[in-house]
Amino acid sequence: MTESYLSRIGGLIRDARRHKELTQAELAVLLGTSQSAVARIEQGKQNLSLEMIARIGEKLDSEIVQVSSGVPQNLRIEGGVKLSGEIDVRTSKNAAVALLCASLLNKGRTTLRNLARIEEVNRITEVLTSIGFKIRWLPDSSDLEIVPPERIDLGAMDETAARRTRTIIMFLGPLMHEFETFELPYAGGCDLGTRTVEPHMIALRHFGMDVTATTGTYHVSVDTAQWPTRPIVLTERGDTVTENVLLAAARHPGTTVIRNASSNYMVQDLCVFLQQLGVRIEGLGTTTLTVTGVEQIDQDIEYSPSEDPIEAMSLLAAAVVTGSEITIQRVPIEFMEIELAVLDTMGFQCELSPEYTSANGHTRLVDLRTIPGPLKAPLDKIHPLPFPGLNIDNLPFFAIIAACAQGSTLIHDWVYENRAIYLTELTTLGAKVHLMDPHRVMIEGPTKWRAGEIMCPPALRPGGGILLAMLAAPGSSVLRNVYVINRGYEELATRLNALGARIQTFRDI
Ligand SMILES: CC(=O)N[C@H]1[C@@H](OP(=O)(O)OP(=O)(O)OC[C@H]2O[C@@H](n3ccc(=O)[nH]c3=O)[C@H](O)[C@@H]2O)O[C@H](CO)[C@@H](O)[C@@H]1O
Ligand SMILES: C=C(OP(=O)(O)O)C(=O)O
Repeated sequence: MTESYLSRIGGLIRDARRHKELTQAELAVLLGTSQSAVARIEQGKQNLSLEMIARIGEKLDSEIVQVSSGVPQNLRIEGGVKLSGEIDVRTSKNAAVALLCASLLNKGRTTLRNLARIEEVNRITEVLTSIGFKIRWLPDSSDLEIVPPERIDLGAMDETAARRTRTIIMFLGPLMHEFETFELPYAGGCDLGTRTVEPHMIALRHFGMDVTATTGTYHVSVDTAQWPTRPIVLTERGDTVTENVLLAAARHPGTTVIRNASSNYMVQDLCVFLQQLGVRIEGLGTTTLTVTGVEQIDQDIEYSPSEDPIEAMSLLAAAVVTGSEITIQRVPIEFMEIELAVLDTMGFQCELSPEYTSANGHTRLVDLRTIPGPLKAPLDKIHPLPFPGLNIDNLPFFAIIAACAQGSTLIHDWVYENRAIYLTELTTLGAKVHLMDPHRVMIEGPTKWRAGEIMCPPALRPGGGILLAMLAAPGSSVLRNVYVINRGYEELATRLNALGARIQTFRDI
């Protein structure tokens, strides 16, 4: 970089730092560098990598010095290294997005404590900010404060951000209380094949909502005189559809009964949050939820979502593929029990601490110490079910674990049309993965992992699984364009590095 360019960037960094009311020394702590290095950066006397600029932008929450998100982030992994130490499971992406949508119901201030700082959260905060919400990360924390506007301006919505996430569909439930007609862009998210939103539409019709879809936009009208007169039976026990109906029912002053409801982790978090806002919900943790809403919600509320079972499973898989002993702290055990039971049949061993409670006051947590040892393929196929069942999002992690086990494992992803296909990328790293049809893969282990270069598939969990397999492969692997992983994991590379992994982030110019 030329000197004038460096000093311009230095000036921008200084301004953004002052705006955040940080001293040079405080910024240095956030960046893991010295105060004198920050001083040199601000004076334009320090050469800066794009990675460092991106990091500074992140710490200062400043668009000015953020490297354009159009520049893909890649990872270089020096694999074949054992991991050791302790790591905390962060709070879940899927509860975070549901709670962000729930903040649309509240006229008061919502503070979400210890939220994962992930791209999916960034996209929803961009959408909420664009329609008038005042949102900020509280200093020195991962607490997000959300203050609603007097009037939501849907016309100003940041459509680019909205289209990058499936969560936008969960604006339907809350917004029906604000507008009789409105429009929303189509939901995005992981590319997992056709992913219907029909169950949402069918369920919300009970609240007088009618949705027509034309060229990328949902046109919504709400007949405010219509309310559920009989139980809403969901056509699928889906997580986000259950949440959407909960969000609609939360401000309906009558009683709504939801049958075939998901009782998965993110739904439970949303229920506990809504209960704290005065919504009466019976049946938490079951498939029948009885909700008595309140017409107006105007309350300053603080809430801490629970830890992410999928991240817990990912970290467990990291330990297995690298043959490492690590302690995974804050594992939401209720949502890992079936996974652990299946792993037990494969010979996986671990030690669990006594249970303790998550900051949401509800979810049961344990610390889990992995004990390395040989694994064998399970006798039965591995297939997911709605909770309580083996979580669909954990299949890619079972795939890499199966690749380490002796024998053949059949993995059946009946849910998503595309996700199993992405697992064939593991063959580049030496795994024997046979695609039997778009939903089933047969994996033969054990694998002699080898390093390779892979373009990250456009799906979070398969992408995460490939990254973890690279940890096992001796030599230098490259995983390109990892935005999709950053959608759901906070600083995964940095946190794995704290366990001894060697992952470097770099960007294409
Ligand atoms: C933001 C969020 O919370 N995302 C999760 C949520 O997405 P979400 O709730 O949006 O999941 P979908 O509604 O897309 O359901 C996933 C797939 O399962 C099928 N299906 C689901 C339930 C059922 O009883 N029968 C059935 O066939 C659907 O048709 C669809 O193909 O749940 C998915 C399935 O657990 C997870 O992968 C996502 O991480
Ligand atoms: C499929 C997932 O996410 P989303 O529903 O946000 O696409 C996931 O979390 O694995």
